[in-house]
Amino acid sequence: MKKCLFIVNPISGGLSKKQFLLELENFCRSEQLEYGVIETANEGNDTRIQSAIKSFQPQVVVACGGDGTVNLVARNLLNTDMEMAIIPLGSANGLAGDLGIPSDNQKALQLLLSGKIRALDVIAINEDEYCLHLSDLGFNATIVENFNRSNLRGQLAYLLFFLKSLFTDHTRNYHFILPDQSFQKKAAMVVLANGSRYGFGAEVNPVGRPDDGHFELCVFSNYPWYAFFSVLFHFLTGQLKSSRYYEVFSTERLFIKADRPVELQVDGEPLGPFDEVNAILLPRRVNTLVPA
Ligand SMILES: Nc1ncnc2c1ncn2[C@@H]1O[C@H](COP(=O)(O)OP(=O)(O)OP(=O)(O)O)[C@@H](O)[C@H]1O
Repeated sequence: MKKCLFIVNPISGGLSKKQFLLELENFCRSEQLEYGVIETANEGNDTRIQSAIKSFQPQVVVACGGDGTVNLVARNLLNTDMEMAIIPLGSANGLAGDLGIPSDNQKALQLLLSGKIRALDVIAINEDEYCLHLSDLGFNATIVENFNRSNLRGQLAYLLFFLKSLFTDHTRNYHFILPDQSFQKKAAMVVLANGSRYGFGAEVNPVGRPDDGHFELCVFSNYPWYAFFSVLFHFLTGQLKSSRYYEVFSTERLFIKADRPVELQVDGEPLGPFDEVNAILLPRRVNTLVPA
């Protein structure tokens, strides 16, 4: 009998989880899975998850929520051989989308039985933060910061803060240090990408795979105001590689120094303004159930 611990975020995606909890219970009973459920809270989640893992000893820990919930579960499974499953119940579900995990709850639950394991890389950021999907500095991180501070959820809210962000200055002079090169550049947005697409569908890192042993540094250099819609067009249509304002570098290590602090977000969670980012790839750290 497979033992599954479900970590359910009651607020993700702005959705009530009442119906999902019933589905989960029916599924586990009919498939004879031994299961436990804990809901996340505003804080103290690492301690609660660690103590639930210790007492229940699950084989699979299931993140039921958005990218923030997946990140929370994953960082508690680093250096263990437990498996992680994902039920995408967030606003954007970026990593789940990249991994091809179905948005239908029943189909996603089925992966507990029929999924294959993909060992995902993780980017360690400033030592104690971990990124499974996408982190960035500047333009998008400011949107995420505003989004999280408000009570609004959903893609419409993201659009609202996107418009607000257009009128804020995000450009910084950056110094990038990679193992084989270092360079300086003025940029509006800098992405550390383990995955490829943002949850709203735009592909920021066409060469990105979350288990290929490296991550990408994607730099949106400072474009003149009249080029904004051209960059946006290339971004939304998956043609960033042909934009003169976009560059991508694959690496396993990266140090970034900005001339002034700038917003940083990791897997959709705003961490505040930073002027230094140190990123190191931890290869194949989280055994994740994905469609076979
Ligand atoms: N019980 C709770 N009450 C308030 N906030 C919570 C609670 N549980 C978790 N959170 C917060 O939820 C956030 C994570 O949400 P998550 O990313 O899973 O969903 P989302 O933001 O709707 O989706 P996505 O990241 O895919 O856009 C974290 O900031 C966490 O602190």
